[in-house]
Amino acid sequence: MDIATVNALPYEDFVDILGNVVEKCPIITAAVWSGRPFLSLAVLEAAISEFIDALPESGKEGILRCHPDLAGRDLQSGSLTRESHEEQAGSGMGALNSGEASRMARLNQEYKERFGFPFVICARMHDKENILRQLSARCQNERAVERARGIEEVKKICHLRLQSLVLTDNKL
Ligand SMILES: NC(=O)NC1=NC(=O)NC1=O
Repeated sequence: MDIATVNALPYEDFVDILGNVVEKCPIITAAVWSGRPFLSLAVLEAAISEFIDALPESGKEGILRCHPDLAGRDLQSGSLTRESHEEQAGSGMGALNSGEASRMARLNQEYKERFGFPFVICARMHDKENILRQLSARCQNERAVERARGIEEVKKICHLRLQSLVLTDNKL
């Protein structure tokens, strides 16, 4: 689908197709629809980023809380969204040995208890070793640092999800 097609979508289809570019936060997509026509995919992506940046801290933490844990209960129960399942499987989260799985669960819990929102990372950019390393290291950060870092990761996930939905080689 190219950006001209995106711009022509009624909001129902716009949200149906692009509503999960930020995990389980279709309100973001529904809100930015008002900004069409988007001159390019990059402009649409910037509109999403600006909407997120304008949220209060509670709104940013809310976005993070909509993300399933890596190798967590949603993966175990098969209830991940299609996008999240692909991302988690691609980074080896579905193929952890028992030691890795229990370390992941322990560190995720430690992170959530410290910050009140989950550890979020763009899984498609990391392998399982690096994810564990980042989770362990980021547990030591301050809350404000991790809120900002988590949102940065959400934007990377959003960028990759948009790339897989909308052609980027043409501009209006
Ligand atoms: N907690 C997370 O980081 N979750 C995820 N990262 C991804 O890239 N996909 C997810 O589901």
